[in-house]
Amino acid sequence: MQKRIPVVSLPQFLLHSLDILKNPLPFHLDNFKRHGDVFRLKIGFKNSVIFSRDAALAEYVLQKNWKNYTKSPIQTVDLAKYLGKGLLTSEGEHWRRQRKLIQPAFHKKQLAKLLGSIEETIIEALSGVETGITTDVFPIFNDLAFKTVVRSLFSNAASDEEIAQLQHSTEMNQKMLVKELRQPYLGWYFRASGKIEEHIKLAEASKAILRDIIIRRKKSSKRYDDLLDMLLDARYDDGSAMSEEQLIDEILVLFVAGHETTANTLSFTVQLLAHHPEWQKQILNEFEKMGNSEQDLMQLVMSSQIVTQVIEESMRLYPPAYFIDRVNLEADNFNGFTLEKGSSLLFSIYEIHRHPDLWESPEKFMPERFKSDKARNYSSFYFPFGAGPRKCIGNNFAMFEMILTIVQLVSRFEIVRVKDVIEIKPLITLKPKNALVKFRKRNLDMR
Ligand code: HEM
Repeated sequence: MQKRIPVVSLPQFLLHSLDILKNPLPFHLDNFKRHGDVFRLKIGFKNSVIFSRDAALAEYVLQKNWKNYTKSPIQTVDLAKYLGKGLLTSEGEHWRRQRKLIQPAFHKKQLAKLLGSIEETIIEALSGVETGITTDVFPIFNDLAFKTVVRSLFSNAASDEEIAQLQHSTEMNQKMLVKELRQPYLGWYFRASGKIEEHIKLAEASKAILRDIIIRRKKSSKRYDDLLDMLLDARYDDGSAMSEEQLIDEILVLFVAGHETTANTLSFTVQLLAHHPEWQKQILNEFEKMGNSEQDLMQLVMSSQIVTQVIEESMRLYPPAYFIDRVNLEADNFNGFTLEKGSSLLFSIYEIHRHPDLWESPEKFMPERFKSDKARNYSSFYFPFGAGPRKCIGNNFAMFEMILTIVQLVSRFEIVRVKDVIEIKPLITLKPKNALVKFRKRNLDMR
């Protein structure tokens, strides 16, 4: 039976536009409650977007019939003008070839070689944590996550000054993109005032730094076994290597995709732990059971089951990629809904992860739902890293980094709650707002 997708009118959209600009999530939830799990929002006289919290439709689009869907121009045009054509921002045959080439660098066996340097970076970042005062944890984790990606790529080949410059331009360009997406009606001004050009120049400066690092590495005879070595060694099916320009684009993409998302999750996780000290105790109990400080890092990561469950539950409640977008190449049908060619689809991962039909007590923090015997049940409606062939290539990298960070943090500090609500700032990613906690010294060194 054919079903009509319910429509939310343009006047309704305009009426709520100021609230939507601040935080679109309540507006979306209200519409899901009124119209069901799929609705069409008119955002112009001709334009509309189909919003969905239907997990089966998300799985169909991202996985089962993925070939009929591309990413929206937000990534492939708006973001690509700063980053170039790396994995996140490319499509079609170019994307497929790059994914095949890069994927092996992110396999667990390769990542095991990076864990030592990741842990060092974490310990260095946490050495700056002050006890007894109210602390916003986001900047700490943001620096930690950026440095982790840079060091995993280049070991110590980038100087502190170069890292600071790369981080500055990555973050400035992300801020600019938020402005462009939130205020599309100012597009003419951003172009005419030279703002966009200014930010493209920032990206060019980053590319020059990366080119320098790559040239230095190519001249060096030493092996580092870091991501750069792996990407330089990688070969396409015809035996050729990645061009320098393509390698630079891929590295810029890894900076963007790999740092804010991780920093967001760490910030939410630490606040959730402050609100639920019983889970800090459970983590400590697990450390005690592990009982020694000599295990290798991969073993430590794999044995940290409670920490893993806490992080998974944190990403259920606060998925950094809270929306995933697609556009269909050809008309499609799903469960009676007709999706005409060129429909813009936005999947609310935030609402799928809190859907009352899918989750028991969806608003409650219950890491135990991710115990290894139960977690498999959620695979068709738990998508923090996306799904299908375009699923996050850095999911293991991110999990390992976040597990090691929480292990180090909880073994050093008691995390104390200072405010009642966990606030969100939904931008391109779901960011934390005022991620405030206090730390008290604990003396339990894991390693
Ligand atoms: C908590 C941390 C992270 C989250 C929640 C996350 C989430 C995601 C999601 C949802 C996608 C798919 C987007 C889509 O289908 O439209 C994605 C793609 C991607 N992520 Fe992550 N990510 C995280 C960390 C990382 C890290 C650490 C890296 C690399 C170091 C990374 C690199 C990428 C890349 C390159 C893509 C594009 C893959 C492709 O299209 O083939 N991500 N990520």
